[in-house]
Amino acid sequence: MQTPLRLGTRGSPLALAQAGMVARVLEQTHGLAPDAITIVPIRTGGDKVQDRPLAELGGKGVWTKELDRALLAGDIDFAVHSMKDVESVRPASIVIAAILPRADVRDRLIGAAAIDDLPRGARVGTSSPRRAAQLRRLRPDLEIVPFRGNVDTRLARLERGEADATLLAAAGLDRLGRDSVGSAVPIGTMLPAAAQAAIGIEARARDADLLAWLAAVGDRETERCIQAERTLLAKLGGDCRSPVAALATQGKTGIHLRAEIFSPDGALHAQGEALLNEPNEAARLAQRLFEAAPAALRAQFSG
Ligand SMILES: NCc1[nH]cc(CCC(=O)O)c1CC(=O)O
Repeated sequence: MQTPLRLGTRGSPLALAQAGMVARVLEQTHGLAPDAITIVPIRTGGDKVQDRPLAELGGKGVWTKELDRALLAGDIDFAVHSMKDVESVRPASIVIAAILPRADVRDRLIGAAAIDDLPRGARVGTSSPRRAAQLRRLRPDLEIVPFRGNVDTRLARLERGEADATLLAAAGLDRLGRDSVGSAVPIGTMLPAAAQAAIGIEARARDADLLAWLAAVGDRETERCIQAERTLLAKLGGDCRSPVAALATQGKTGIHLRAEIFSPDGALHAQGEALLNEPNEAARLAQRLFEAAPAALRAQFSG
């Protein structure tokens, strides 16, 4: 591969930490010199506007559009993403070349040892429709406070007393060296977002040699599980802002996929699980959930 290769990433501390992880594993895997990969931070719509709900930023791609544009313009050679922020349907000209081994998929509660320990009426800061719905279902007494911003911003807002607690992905906290911050919420209590804790590398579909070179750092089991979760989300017509939770885990007899669909007020409208031979079979579970969900929810998904 001709170096230096330009790695595109968002500029948040977490995104830069993840970009560094990818650069290091590529250098180690391919025996590259430390300066073989240049990290190129690119501000996205979601970075530019931190004080309004993402829904107000309009369409999808608030975390990817500018990176896609740089990739297709040839300004970068590949892009690193948190896969849970990547829309479930991507342009045909861009493909996922590799996904690194998945980290801890759980959410972590900061501000109390467990959700049950939160005082009655406690304020919990989150702008994630999934987390908000799950919290409302578990504890209808809680007050959900919109809490946008990157990880450090949200921790600072909690410090300032803008909420009593918040939820953050364990994977993000750990990658920022905050391994001891917060208490992990059991999967049985809160199923994570589709593709949570997975770092993906995307490149141009036409760059076959680079795609093969990048694929060397992919983890096959993670890739199959993320593909199953993204297939489910795509079939539902959902994205990172949908109140949908999903987790696929590879077992001996296949991929075990679990999914839950909420309404914003916390009602659990549909839940289900399936054992898949291949990731794309996740579409069948999505269809089952879709059919089980009340008409009101059908309006929410284009599935
Ligand atoms: N845009 C939010 C976002 N995107 C990816 C992560 C965490 C890292 C991951 O899930 O891989 C986070 C922070 C959070 O949810 O706490």
